[in-house]
Amino acid sequence: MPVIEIEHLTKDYGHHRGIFDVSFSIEKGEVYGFLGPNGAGKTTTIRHIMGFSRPQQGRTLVNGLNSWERASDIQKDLGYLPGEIALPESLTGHQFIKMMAELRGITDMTHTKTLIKKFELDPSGSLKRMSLGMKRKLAIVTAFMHDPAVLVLDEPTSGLDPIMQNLFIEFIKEEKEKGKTILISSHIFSEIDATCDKISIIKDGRLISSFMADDLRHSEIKTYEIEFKTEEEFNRFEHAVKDCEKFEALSLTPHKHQTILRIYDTDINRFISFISDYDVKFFSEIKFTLEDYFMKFYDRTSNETGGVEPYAAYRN
Ligand SMILES: Nc1ncnc2c1ncn2[C@@H]1O[C@H](COP(=O)(O)OP(=O)(O)OP(=O)(O)O)[C@@H](O)[C@H]1O
Repeated sequence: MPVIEIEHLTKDYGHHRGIFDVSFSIEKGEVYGFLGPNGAGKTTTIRHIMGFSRPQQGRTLVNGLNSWERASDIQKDLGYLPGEIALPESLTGHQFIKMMAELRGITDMTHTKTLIKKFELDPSGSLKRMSLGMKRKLAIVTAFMHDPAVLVLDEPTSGLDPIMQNLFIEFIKEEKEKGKTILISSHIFSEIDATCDKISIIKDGRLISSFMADDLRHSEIKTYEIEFKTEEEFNRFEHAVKDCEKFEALSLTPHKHQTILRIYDTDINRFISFISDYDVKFFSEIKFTLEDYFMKFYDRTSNETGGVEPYAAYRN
């Protein structure tokens, strides 16, 4: 049974805002990246998982419990880091930690003290005057203080400096080693790339891609750029490649005599024999990074290689 299940979740706020038919599930011990630009629907989905919001259609389950019907049971055990941190301003950091420890029934503060030290949190001041970064650290400490098995983290590193961001990534890796199940929402692809087993991309309230992170990291499909020495050779190739089922030309640029091709690793020998019949000026692999892939969906393409479909193989 998955630890977190989101089934056909819909919350329509009108004017195409909200989330629509979102489904994915997270197994025990997985770190799941939920990636999307601002306003994509990450927080809305997370609020449903936590049981703060009632679905219009569909449902979310945590350890088999319906989030809306069993909200308090779910919230008791789960570690939650909200995207926007609202803290009681009349308290100091120490008082807030004490309050959360009492709510969680924590008597031994050893683990909490370790977290405070690790994240260099200074809880002495009043929450009203605490910097954004310090508030984020406080929220991290209180999300992890009861050592929960399941964590839902909404943009966890927002407001942290780069050193703390890296420290947080290392911390998530350690938590993963302990078998924790973690959902991380983010719009920062590097932290998702560094930590996650599976990734879903949400845009305009709809899941547009779900895949195993390793499939993208070790893709069996490679992208190559080729330039022909003459226009005649380019034209001959252009004609031949159209009838070829094995190699897909993503782009053909006649004035530069160049093409970009996508080829399965298993077809590479066949391709080399095919291309040896042509007068080629250069032939090189284009590294297609996770960032390129994500940017495709963000409409801010950093690389014109295209060809994202092969990675959409994993869906649940
Ligand atoms: N209570 C609400 N009433 C009306 N519209 C809402 C409400 N909550 C969210 N929305 C809208 O739903 C969409 C998704 O918002 P959401 O906060 O889930 O996005 P997000 O991916 O978390 O964005 P960000 O990265 O900016 O936090 C947005 O268009 C937002 O304006």
